[in-house]
Amino acid sequence: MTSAPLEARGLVKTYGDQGVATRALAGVDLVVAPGESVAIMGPSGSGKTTLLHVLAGVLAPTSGSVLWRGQDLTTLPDRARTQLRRSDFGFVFQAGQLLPELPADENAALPLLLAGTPRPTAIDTSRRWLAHLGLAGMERRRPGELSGGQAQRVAIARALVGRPGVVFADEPTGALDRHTGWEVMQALTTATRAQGASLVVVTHDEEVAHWCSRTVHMRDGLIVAEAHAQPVAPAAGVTAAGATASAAGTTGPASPTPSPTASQPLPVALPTAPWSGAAR
Ligand SMILES: Nc1ncnc2c1ncn2[C@@H]1O[C@H](COP(=O)(O)OP(=O)(O)OP(=O)(O)O)[C@@H](O)[C@H]1O
Repeated sequence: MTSAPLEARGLVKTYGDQGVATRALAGVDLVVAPGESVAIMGPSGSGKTTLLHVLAGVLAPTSGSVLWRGQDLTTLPDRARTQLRRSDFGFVFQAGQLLPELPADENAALPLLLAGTPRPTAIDTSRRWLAHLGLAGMERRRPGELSGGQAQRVAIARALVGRPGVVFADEPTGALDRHTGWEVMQALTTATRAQGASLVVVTHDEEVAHWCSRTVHMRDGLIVAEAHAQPVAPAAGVTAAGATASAAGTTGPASPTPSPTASQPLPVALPTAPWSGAAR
């Protein structure tokens, strides 16, 4: 559980040199509260992925700061920043992020193994996450033997297995159909929230953004608008799937989005939450 915000101040990022420079971020301020989920939207080229990478310490800004748990990521030495990224952040990308030669349980266990967790503990924790995300029985399948949605759930397990304070996701449903994308966002937001982690999602898709508590809109390297979701009671206008989710201890999208899974069972409904045990 995290108790401090992720705070970006005055972020500027310029790619290239003076001759052919592109200003991807033109002075971005953003505070992500503990446990908050934020969608970053905007036209192509507006700076969304650059912002995500700078917030996550993957990319250094040209100027500005990113404060996390009392440290400024932008001034940390490379090694310390890599360490902090591994211990405090989780990542979910569009696709192709799993190692093709490793089975699901080893893929999802990687952050723990890299952190030095004994292998049996790491694999056990990973398997509990996979089961929680609806993948019981698929632990030994390699990514090529999983559907796109199943592979994304392995990626979600891998992002959360180390109990991060923030999960960063870049177009996590971009390679999926609408139905599967809905299931993946439900799994991602529910599991992240249950762990008390914050979530930052880059997306072009309004339906994906609806799962988040806040949406910020970017244009030309700046945040130009933002909107907070209105929590809705699962009643008329909200789908049967949303009501089922509430009954199972999860919630539907933060605002009422028609669900393609209205008559489907929840993909995530297993009783034992992996975050209740020691992950490392
Ligand atoms: N490595 C790079 N070198 C040079 N320019 C870059 C680089 N990465 C991004 N840019 C430029 O920076 C700007 C912002 O790119 P970014 O990828 O952050 O936008 P985006 O909003 O995520 O776009 P998209 O929705 O198309 O993924 C764009 O003009 C892009 O061409």
